[in-house]
Amino acid sequence: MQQANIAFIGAGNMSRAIISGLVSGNYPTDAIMASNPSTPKLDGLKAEFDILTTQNNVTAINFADVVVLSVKPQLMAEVCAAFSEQCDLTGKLFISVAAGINAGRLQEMLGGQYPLIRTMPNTPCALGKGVVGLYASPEVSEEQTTFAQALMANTGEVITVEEESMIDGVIAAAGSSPAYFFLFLEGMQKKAIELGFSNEQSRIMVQQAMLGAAEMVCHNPQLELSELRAQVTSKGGTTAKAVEHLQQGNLEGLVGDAMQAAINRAREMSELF
Ligand SMILES: NC(=O)C1=CN([C@@H]2O[C@H](COP(=O)(O)OP(=O)(O)OC[C@H]3O[C@@H](n4cnc5c(N)ncnc54)[C@H](O)[C@@H]3O)[C@@H](O)[C@H]2O)C=CC1
Ligand SMILES: O=C(O)[C@@H]1CCC=N1
Repeated sequence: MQQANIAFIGAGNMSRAIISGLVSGNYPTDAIMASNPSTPKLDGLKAEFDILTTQNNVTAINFADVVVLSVKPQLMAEVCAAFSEQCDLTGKLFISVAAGINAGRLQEMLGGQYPLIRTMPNTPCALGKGVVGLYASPEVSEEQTTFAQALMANTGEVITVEEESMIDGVIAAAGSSPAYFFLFLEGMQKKAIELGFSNEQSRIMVQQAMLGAAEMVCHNPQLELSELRAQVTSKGGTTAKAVEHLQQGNLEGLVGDAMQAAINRAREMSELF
């Protein structure tokens, strides 16, 4: 399956992120097609990555060996019903990126037990710095799983899970989590601006601090995160005061609760859609 034709149904944020990762990983651009009802995103993808585009899902499905389902969860049933009525889906591998729709439900939407892989990527996939959770339904062959793992590895680290329910954990820890960090940075930037720094200066400070912290984590796998924190925290110093404040506000508990809220919502969505 090395040169499989891949169709993306939905050309939004997540498809763009994955396509960007694939193209950076030298996946042939004439083997990638994106489908979307309106043209602006398609035009953008064509201009940026020189991939094939269409406004017709049926054209995309007929082109594809591998179909990436990348529309919003609430639209998935309607979208799958429309193309599955008009296309022969036999022999195709389906990869869903949707949060909160179980593999069995997706197969129901497709109208058959086609091989289906659920993935949970995140937006940093666009830079090859993503995380992708991957779960393969029992219908998926070993070759197809290896293909999907290699495909998604173009976009970042792949975490394969044996239990489908673990995908909800990937949502909480990785799919949704870039937003938690952005929110934290927003708060920091706001305060830096209040302190008199320009928008640009404050952005440089917070982004570089986060990038540096992430690099420290990556380059020191032997050190616990708490040890890296301890290295910044001089006894009786400024960091200690700031960290104490965050701990008094129960930052850790709040983060855990936020992750659980994401998981709970994924479970709710799996009942809704
Ligand atoms: N944005 C994120 O960080 C992540 C999103 N996801 C999942 O990715 C999926 C897509 O989310 P986003 O890309 O963020 O949404 P988005 O709204 O950016 O993209 C969805 C695209 O689907 C298109 N669309 C609507 N109706 C269609 C149809 N009938 N046929 C083909 N395309 C159609 C829309 O025009 C839009 O361009 C969702 O299921 C979401 O759960 C998963 C992980 C992370
Ligand atoms: O917010 C969402 O539902 C999607 C799934 C993970 C990130 N974005």
